[in-house]
Amino acid sequence: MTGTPCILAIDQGTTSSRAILFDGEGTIRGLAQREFTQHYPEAGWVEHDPEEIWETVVAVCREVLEKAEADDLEVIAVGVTNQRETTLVWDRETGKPVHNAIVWQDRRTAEYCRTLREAGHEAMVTERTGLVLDPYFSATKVNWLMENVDGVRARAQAGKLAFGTIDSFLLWRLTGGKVHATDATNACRTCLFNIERQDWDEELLSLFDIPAALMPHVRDSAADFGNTEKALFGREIPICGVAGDQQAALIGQACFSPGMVKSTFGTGCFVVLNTGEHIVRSRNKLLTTVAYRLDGKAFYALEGSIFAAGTTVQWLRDGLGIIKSASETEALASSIDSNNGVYIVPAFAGLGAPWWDAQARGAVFGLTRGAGKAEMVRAALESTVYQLSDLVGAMVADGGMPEAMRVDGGMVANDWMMQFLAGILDMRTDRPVIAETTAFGAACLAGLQAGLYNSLEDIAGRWQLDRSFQPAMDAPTRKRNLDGWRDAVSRTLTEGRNT
Ligand SMILES: Nc1ncnc2c1ncn2[C@@H]1O[C@H](COP(=O)(O)OP(=O)(O)O)[C@@H](O)[C@H]1O
Ligand SMILES: O=P(O)(O)OC[C@H](O)CO
Repeated sequence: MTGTPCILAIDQGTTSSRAILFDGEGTIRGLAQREFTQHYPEAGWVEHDPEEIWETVVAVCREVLEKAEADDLEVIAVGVTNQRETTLVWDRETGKPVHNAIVWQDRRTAEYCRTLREAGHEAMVTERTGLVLDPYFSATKVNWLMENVDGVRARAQAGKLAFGTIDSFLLWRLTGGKVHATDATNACRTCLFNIERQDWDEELLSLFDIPAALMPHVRDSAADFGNTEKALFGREIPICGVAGDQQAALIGQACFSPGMVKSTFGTGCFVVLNTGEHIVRSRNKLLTTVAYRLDGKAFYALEGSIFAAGTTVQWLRDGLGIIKSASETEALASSIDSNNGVYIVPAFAGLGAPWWDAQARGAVFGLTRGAGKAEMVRAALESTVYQLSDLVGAMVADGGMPEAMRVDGGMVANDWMMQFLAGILDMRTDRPVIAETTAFGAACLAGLQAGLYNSLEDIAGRWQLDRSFQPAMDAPTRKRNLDGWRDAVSRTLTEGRNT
């Protein structure tokens, strides 16, 4: 007798690794999570120990697989989703990484990016990749490993090493070194992938001085990625889906038509707008990215990111100590009728799209003697909403046509903030029942390939609304709020920004 078919989704994020079991209805049947260490070897550098990542992934998978067995669930496929851009190079013989993973947040290649920009390469890079020349993406990180780790360039040229983002590394390890692959959503974040031709770009490899022998094979997001090695989980399980975490959230939110948009509010916030089969080129420094690739056909998206979203709330709690937990913010923000002119620009690590000002630093404006805890808390929550509004404004200016905003991530538990968001965007804001949209997206891809779902329509039909927030802010209030924010941002931007 076989049990209820389930998909094991592995969500390898920036701060933790999770394994979640979904049944065909999208119901969570098991969940395990392990945090791992963040390494900051120098100012602006962020690294992860790949062995610790691997150990946490294996541990969470084993935990939920045991639960599956106890509950008579049949795990038919694995889907992988991951923190994107984070860069690894490992030995093809031993599987051992040559260095810690260089995390997407790491800024060590800022100077190199500046040199490339000054040499006039940015237009070509953007044309081919849809990205900007920024340390965020993998290419300059791989170059750093070639230049700075002993023997790596020679071994890479001799075909002894493999490069990959976290998905590739996990695929390699899960299949016992049989598969060196990635999917198009991860490939397009490396800055080495031609989004029109859907392949690695030789001129980009040459620009960043990266040997082609390092590169993984690029597959569709729902595809055959090999089987997990028997020794790992006691049996082989087919790996059928892979996507970067923000694209996976777009899929988990069933944003399959052009104009559908989702925001994931975690530590940072990522907004992704489906633009369908068309590559929309941003004039406002948004990124053009692959939303998903199915049956050899790529669908595209515009993406913007906010570096500081939930992290601003964490700063109120851990930096200022004015709240004890994030959940207190809702009552405090709604205890006052307006922000009373107080604005926080949370440029703790610079400002992302559409500003791309790496040098900007955070600021608080409009303090009077009457301002207190409630104003600070409200300004912190509002700052995420205003940054999102800037991104949506840029998407509209680029010709994207967002309809309603689908939201997920830790911050969306805050009803006051979701209502404020609907008001500022003047757009309906929909929160789904499934909070784990990222992992669910990976499960959807694997489920498509494994036959648990028939089509994207089949998946879309399972998306369920928890609560819809209708815009209820009058135009003068919206204008007053946004004018105050724009004034605060303009006073925060530095002259040396990358615009
Ligand atoms: N009720 C809330 N109101 C505002 N922010 C919240 C609330 N609950 C959690 N958060 C914030 O959400 C973030 C956690 O979201 P999560 O999606 O788990 O993040 P990540 O996946 O990036 O670790 C934290 O930064 C936390 O401060
Ligand atoms: O791991 P997360 O959720 O912080 O997401 C990281 C993004 O993929 C970086 O681009």
